[in-house]
Order: sequence, then C-alpha cells, then structure tokens
Amino acid sequence: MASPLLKICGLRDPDQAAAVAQLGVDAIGVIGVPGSPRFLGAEHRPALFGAMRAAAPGCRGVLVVADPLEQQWAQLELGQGHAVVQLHGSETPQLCGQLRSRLGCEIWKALRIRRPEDLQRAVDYSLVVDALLLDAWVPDQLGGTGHRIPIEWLQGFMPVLPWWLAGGIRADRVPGVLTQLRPTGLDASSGVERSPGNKDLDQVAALVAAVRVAGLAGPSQSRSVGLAPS
Ligand SMILES: O=C(O)c1ccccc1N[C@@H]1O[C@H](COP(=O)(O)O)[C@@H](O)[C@H]1O
Repeated sequence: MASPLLKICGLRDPDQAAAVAQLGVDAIGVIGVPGSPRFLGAEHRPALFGAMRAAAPGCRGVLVVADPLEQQWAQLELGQGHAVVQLHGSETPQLCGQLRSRLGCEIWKALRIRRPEDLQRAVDYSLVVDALLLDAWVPDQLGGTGHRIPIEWLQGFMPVLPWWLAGGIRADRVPGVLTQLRPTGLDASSGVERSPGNKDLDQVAALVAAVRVAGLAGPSQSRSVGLAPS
C-alpha cells in the first residue's frame, strides 16, 4: 500500500519552500488569513510558489483563506501559483460551490471538529468541494494551533471525498495515526516549526520519513485518488 500524501502548511520564505519541496512533500500551504502569525501577503505568494515548483514540479501550492468576501475573490484566482484554495472558515456548501465554479481550481474545505457529530457535516460538502480537511476546533483560533482531534472520533470516518487530517501532526504521531486511520493525506504546520512560519527542516524530514515507513508497514489509502499535480 502507498503512503498517504503529505502537506506542509504555513510557510513564508521561498528558499524554505524550495527546501521543503525537495524533501518530497506533496503540497505546500501558504496562509492568506490576516491576523495569523503565518500570514503571507498576496504580493509575496508567487515567489514562494514559484520557488516550490522550481524545486519540485509535482508539488502543489495551497492557498489557505477563511470566509473570503466577494470583493476578495479576485485575489484567489489562479495566477499566484497555487493550484488549490483551502477554505478554513465557516464557508457554507453554497459558497464552496460558488467559489469552485468561479475560481476553476480545486477547493478543499476544512471542517473544524468540536464534537463527533460535527463529522456528519462532511456529507453536505460532498458534491461541491474536491477534498475535505479535518482540523481540531479551538475557540477563537481558526488553525495552526497544534490541537488534535481525538483519534477515536475518526474511526469509521470514510467520506466519499479524499480527506486530509490536520491538527498537531508530527513525526512521532504518525505510526499511531496510520495504524488506525486511512486519510488521503496528512497536513502539518505548527508541529514542524521553530517559530510561526519558520519550519524546522529536520522535523519535516523526520515527518516525511515517518509517513513513508508507515506506508510500507501498513494499509493506508493510495496516492491515486485524483489529486494529480497541477
Ligand atoms: O496556520 C495558521 O496560522 C492558520 C490560520 C488560519 C487558518 C488555518 C491555519 N492553519 C491550518 O491549520 C491546520 C493545522 O495546523 P497545526 O498542524 O495544528 O498547527 C493546517 O491545516 C493549516 O493549514
């Protein structure tokens, strides 16, 4: 069985994006949510995604936003180097569908899980997004918190869409997660950084290795789930 995909999120520096891409990750995320300590302005995103792609042409750029207002939608259009928009706020299925039609790129919807019942919301998005991303719910913070969803809540979670597990992902958690769950991909941010936005390449390399080892050791979902490089 193949390993799950791996996304490293919240980078701010093009050289670091190139280095992370060369480690063999599948996607790199940039935070476009004002107020986040990992925020990167629109004018800096093309350089970061360009460096990423020059280093590893198959690596995909993900732009993370939350509850974008209509006047901001133009900023989400292709041209900044991203192939995916990750919606990490309270976007309705209707808004996700509208953005998907308008932007012409993949849309991933983050669901922040506060209680097991929240997983049922996945069904509402199944026809209007390309993938789901599960993150822990934390009051007054949208993401990048390092908080985890209790793993027992996710047993039996098998949406029709590809799905990413986020929230406190680090190398030492990988064996425990992948023996119990089959996410399409893992998404890590604060667990692999020295300070917000500054990734620790040794921790990223350890995470890449842990994911590969877990893929060799046990059953996990295939990479061939329709997430081809752009
Ligand atoms: O990282 C941020 O600052 C951030 C801000 C606003 C929305 C999402 C954000 N990050 C996302 O959070 C998850 C998990 O992060 P962590 O590994 O628990 O630190 C990840 O999907 C990031 O894309």
